[in-house]
Amino acid sequence: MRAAPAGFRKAGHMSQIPVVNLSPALTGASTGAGTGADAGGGAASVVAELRRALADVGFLQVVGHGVPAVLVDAAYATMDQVAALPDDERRALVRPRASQRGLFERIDDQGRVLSRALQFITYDDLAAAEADGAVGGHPDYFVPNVWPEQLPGFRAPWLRYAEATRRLARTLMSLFAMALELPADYFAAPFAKDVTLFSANFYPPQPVDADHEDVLLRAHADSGGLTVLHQRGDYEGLQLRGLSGEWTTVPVRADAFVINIGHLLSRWTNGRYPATVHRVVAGPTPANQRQSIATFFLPNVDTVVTPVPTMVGPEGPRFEPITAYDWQLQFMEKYVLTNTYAEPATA
Ligand SMILES: O=C(O)CCC(=O)C(=O)O
Ligand SMILES: [Fe+2]
Repeated sequence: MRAAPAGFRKAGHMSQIPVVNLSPALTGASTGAGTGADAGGGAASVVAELRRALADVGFLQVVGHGVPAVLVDAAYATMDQVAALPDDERRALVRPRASQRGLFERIDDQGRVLSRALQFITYDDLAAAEADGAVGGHPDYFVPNVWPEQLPGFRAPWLRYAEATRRLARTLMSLFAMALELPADYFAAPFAKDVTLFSANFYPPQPVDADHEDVLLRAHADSGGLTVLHQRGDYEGLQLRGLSGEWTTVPVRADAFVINIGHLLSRWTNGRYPATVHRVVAGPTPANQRQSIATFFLPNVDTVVTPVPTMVGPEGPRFEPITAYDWQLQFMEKYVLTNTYAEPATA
């Protein structure tokens, strides 16, 4: 057994993460309105549960979310194909600097790979973004995706997964809008041309070594609107930090997505909903493994994020307006390109 990382054994019990069943709020028929959420009686109780979970914890798990398990399984199956590629072919997928496209390895100071992430965004390249009217004056944002072209079955399952989790994210944003006492479609326009980032995360087995880093992904908060995360593995590696500094473990549930809010939605709420800090730790034995898939739901690049009127009290707005583009550049510079994923500063 490896030595327990600081805080690992002390991590709190799983029951602290709220689980919300979305099914009462989902109606297939209402998706034509662009929100997927039914503002009627079914939604009201779900909205109340979400409001509590977001304001108190900033993290929750959702079940009854409508994303078919076969889409999730198919996405994981492609990750096994990437893991099986010869080293030189895998290296060819390594991302161009200053982008989150292709393969990204987090390596410790002894050269060990702590995690590998294969990343892509909604738009394959600038032409695709232009064709959809998503560019908004920022053509440099649309660095082309890097797909493993030698794996012909790779892309299609990802496109289906991406579509399904973006739809879920839109539904959640409309429920969050209701929780914030805003019209259900308040966030529809800012996310109409979302530049959502997808990240397939692999955490390879780690040797037992007293000097070895047990934190595989350092404490951070996510950048965007909200994150839809699926986890798979034989131990509970995702931990979030509560307001008093204690670490809580998030249970691995095949039927659930973990939902947490990012910096931008936190700014939109004037800080009322926290962008909760979280990290990933190694398992207690070297044989432990995990994978996860993150959908970072990011608004249109030219969206100006300003605290919503219902959340600004007498103290006034706590954040300056910022475009999603400028925020994302700052986030990349500070936390992503350094490879450290260091802890974000507050406000
Ligand atoms: O692997 C996980 O469970 C979480 C990953 C994560 O926090 C991230 O990619 O931002
Ligand atoms: Fe994260």
